[in-house]
Amino acid sequence: MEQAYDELIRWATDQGVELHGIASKRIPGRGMGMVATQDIKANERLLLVPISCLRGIENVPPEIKNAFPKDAKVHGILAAELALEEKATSSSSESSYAASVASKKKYAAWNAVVPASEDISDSLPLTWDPQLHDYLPGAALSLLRGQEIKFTRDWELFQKCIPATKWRFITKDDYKYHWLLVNTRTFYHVNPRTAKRPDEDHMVLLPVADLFNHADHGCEFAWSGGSCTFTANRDYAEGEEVYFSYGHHSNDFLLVEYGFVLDENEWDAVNIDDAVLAEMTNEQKEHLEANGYLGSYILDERTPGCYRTQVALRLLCCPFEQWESFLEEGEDEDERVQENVNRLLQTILRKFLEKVNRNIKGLQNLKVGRDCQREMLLLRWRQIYELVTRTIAKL
Ligand SMILES: C[S@@+](CC[C@H](N)C(=O)[O-])C[C@H]1O[C@@H](n2cnc3c(N)ncnc32)[C@H](O)[C@@H]1O
Repeated sequence: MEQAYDELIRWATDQGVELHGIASKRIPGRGMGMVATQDIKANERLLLVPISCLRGIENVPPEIKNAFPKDAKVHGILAAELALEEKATSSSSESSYAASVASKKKYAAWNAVVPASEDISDSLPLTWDPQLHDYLPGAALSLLRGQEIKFTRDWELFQKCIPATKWRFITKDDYKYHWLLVNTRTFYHVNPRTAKRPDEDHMVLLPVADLFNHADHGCEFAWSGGSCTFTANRDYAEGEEVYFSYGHHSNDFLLVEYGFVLDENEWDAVNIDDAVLAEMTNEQKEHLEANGYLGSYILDERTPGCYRTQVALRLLCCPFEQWESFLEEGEDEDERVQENVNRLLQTILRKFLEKVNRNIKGLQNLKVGRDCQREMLLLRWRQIYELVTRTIAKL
């Protein structure tokens, strides 16, 4: 397998990719990653990838791209290309798609190193037994529901646009695997020809750059002229893993979109909507909705109860007129209100911890899904337990 990576780097170097002081390396629990092969100083350039290497909508073979309507999602089309390309190279299909796609050997070295379908299905909740979805934290579950809608939309369009004779060898699971490969490996890129497309369509695959694993802080990334460059955000010692940050994402987001959670994550957050809204009457919820404060109640390490939570809980702690004045002024008329809000939040969080414990116990007794999937969920709930407990102590 390591040979395939050497082949990728040889191919990439021929395409003009430059690696300075980093190399790909297998990292336990994280697949491949990028590691410093020498001491690196902050601001040193680590990787340059010319635009000619990227795989975006403009490089999709016309026989695939033109089969889709103009407003089809780039995500779905790239997944179609990867799925058709894999079938073309792995089967003796005689379809014209297969033949023409197989002739596009340009990305063969990249195709050889992407994670196997078992790696994707072990880690990404979209592929898990639906009974495990009941154990996802609320924020992760709503992200997953959104992902399911997008995936179904793209899969249905694929079946409609690529005639049956061409796709009969591609199952829903094959397509899902390629769709998730695109989901976990794309970067954001706009050019004047793609600028009019909606934001979510500015996805491109970037061979070699997609070997960087994520951390909450990582090297800097910029497009300029005809290439993209990655620059060290700090000093690295030889042998250290060099990360790229995929964004300021919570662990619930990382779990659903990328299939992992971080131990240390400055951007981690827990959504406590269900716990807060369980305390409200319908009338109180209507007031919150009318004022734009229904839901998105977040706990993180910086704020023991975000501003939205503060607004919602004041509805339970003070007379309505006083609540309206807090909305207008952003501060309490009576300073004792904050103490009442803190006490109420502690009570709500203690009840929330009971739910967290029920999920942990339920997962410990569950036999559904694979061990690694249940362990990932257990890890996430334990992180939530810790964060909520720290918040209670701060209040
Ligand atoms: C862009 S790829 C990075 C390269 C990938 N590790 C590989 O083997 O090809 C993103 C995927 O890498 C893995 N990954 C990235 N950062 C990670 C981290 N900090 N911990 C665990 N897995 C990580 C996840 O499977 C994620 O979906």
